[in-house]
Formats: sequence, structure tokens, C-alpha cells
Amino acid sequence: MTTNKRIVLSSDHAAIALRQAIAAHLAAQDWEVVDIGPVTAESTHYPKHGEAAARRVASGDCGLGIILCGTGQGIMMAANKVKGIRCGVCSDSFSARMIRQHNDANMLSLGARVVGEGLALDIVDAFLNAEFEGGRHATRVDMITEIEA
Ligand SMILES: O=C(CO)[C@H](O)[C@H](O)COP(=O)(O)O
Repeated sequence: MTTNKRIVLSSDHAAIALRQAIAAHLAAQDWEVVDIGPVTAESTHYPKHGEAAARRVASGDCGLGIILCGTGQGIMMAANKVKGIRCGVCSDSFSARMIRQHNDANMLSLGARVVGEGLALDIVDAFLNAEFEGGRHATRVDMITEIEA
């Protein structure tokens, strides 16, 4: 479990409402939410929002991050270009738990045009309440990190 309870949120225009619902959900728990926007539904470009959130996590400013776009796919691709980021798109709670337990994911991506709010909040909770198991999984995560070197 991360000891850094600051979590960064970002999205593109397709996911403003869901991102804000997630922010409220996390604020009601013991997370310090760093919501870096955008705040309006004006059309924007997901790569810059994915990168901005990923840099907050990669720098250690935030322990974890949640990013969203229409499908969750494009913003995930952008975030994963930042060194040190392991981000997965999840549309189910099992996968959200497993990307923490097995892959030590430090970011979660969601598709606001894919999942409804209730499922999205359940996915978020599954992600945040899971812990990396280490062991054989650490060997494999280290192999991912070596690809970056
Ligand atoms: O899901 C996305 C990227 O993976 C974007 O949210 C989506 O492509 C935006 O589309 P549009 O500009 O038509 O709203």
C-alpha cells in the first residue's frame, strides 16, 4: 500500500463528470486529491493530460494517479510513455485489483464512455485497496523497468 496518500486525477473532455465524481468519492476517504483538470468540457487532447498526471506520479509528488478519457485507452498510452509509470485500463474490478497485486500499477485509467459511475467507483476502490504482492511479480515488474533503461 502506498504511504503517499496524494492521488492525482486528470482526464480529457470526455470524462469531466466521471472524474469529478471520483474526486468526490476519494475526498470522502482519506485521500488528498490533486485534480489537475481540465474543468470545462471544451474539446481537448488527452496526451497532454495523461502526461501531466503521469509526471506527478513519476516525480513522487503523488503516490498514485487515476486518468480518464472516452475509452481510457489513449490517455493510458500517453501516461505509459513517462518513465516509471505502469498504467492499465480497467473496465472491471478484478483487473483493477490485479494490476496492483501483480503489476504494481501506479496509475489506473478508465473509459467514461465505457463504464458507468457506479462501476467506475467500484473499480477505483478495488485498485486503491489492493497491495502489490512482490515475490515472482517483482521479478517481472523489474523486467518491465529494465525495458525503460
Ligand atoms: O477516448 C479517447 C482517447 O482514447 C478520447 O476521449 C476520444 O478519442 C475523444 O473523442 P472526441 O474528440 O470525438 O470526443
